[in-house]
Amino acid sequence: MAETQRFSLTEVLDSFRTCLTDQGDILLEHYLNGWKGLIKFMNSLGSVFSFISKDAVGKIQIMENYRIGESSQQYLTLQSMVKYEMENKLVDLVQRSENWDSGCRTILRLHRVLRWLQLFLEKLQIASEDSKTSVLCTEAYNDSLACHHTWIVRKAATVAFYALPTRVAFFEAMNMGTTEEAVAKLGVALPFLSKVFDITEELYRQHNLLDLP
Ligand SMILES: CCCCCCCC/C=C\CCCCCCCC(=O)N[C@@H](COP(=O)(O)O)[C@H](O)/C=C/CCCCCCCCCCCCC
Repeated sequence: MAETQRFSLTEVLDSFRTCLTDQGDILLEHYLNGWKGLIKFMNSLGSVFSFISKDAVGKIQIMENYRIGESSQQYLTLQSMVKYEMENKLVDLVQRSENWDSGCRTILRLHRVLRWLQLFLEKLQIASEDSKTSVLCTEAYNDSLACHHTWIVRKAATVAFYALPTRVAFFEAMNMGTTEEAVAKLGVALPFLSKVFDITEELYRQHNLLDLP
C-alpha cells in the first residue's frame, strides 16, 4: 500500500527525458527504466492487464539480459545496439529464426507502444472531465498499435481497456498532483516522449528495421 502511494508517474515520464543525451543518443538504461515504471503503473490498474504486462516484462527481460551479457558495452545506447547487431548480422530481417529475440526487434515492439502512449496522453490532456479513458485509449490504440497485432490480441486489448477508470480516477492513480498539475506535467513530458519516438523511428527507418518480423 505504502509502495503504491509513493509511486508517481512524474519520475517515470522523466526517464524518457533523461534517456536522451545531448548528442541525440538514447540511453537504454533510462529508456528501460521508463518502461518498468509504466508497467508498474499498469499493474496497479488491475489484473485485467496482466497479459499485457507479461508480454512487456518478457521484452524488458530480453533487453536486460543483453545489458548484463558479454556484449553489454554495445547495449549502452539504442544507436550502439543497432550498429552492433546489424554489423554482426544478429537481426532476423525477413522471418523469425535464430535471432528471433534481437534487441532491434524487441525495442521495435516497445517503440510502437510509445506511439500509442503519445496519442493516449495527448488525448488525456485535452479531454473533458467526463471523458471515458477506455474510449481515449481504444482510439489511440486503433490509430497506432492495432495494425501490428493479431485479431485475438486486438480483441483482448479492447476488452481490457473497458476496465480503465474514469479520467479523474486515472489522474489520481498517476499521482501527479491535482488534475491541472497532472495536465501541466504531461505537457512538459510529452515533447520528450515525442523526441525519443522520432529519433528511434528515424534510426530504424535508416536501417530498414521498421517492419522486423
Ligand atoms: C501517463 C499515463 C500512463 C499510461 C499507462 C501506460 C501503461 C503502459 C504500460 C506498459 C506498456 C505495455 C507494453 C506492452 C508491450 C506490448 C508489445 C507488443 O505489441 N507485443 C505484441 C507483439 O509481440 P511479439 O509477439 O511480436 O513478440 C504481443 O502480441 C502482445 C501481446 C499483449 C497485448 C499487447 C496490447 C498492447 C496494448 C498497449 C497499451 C497498454 C494499455 C494499458 C492501459 C493503461
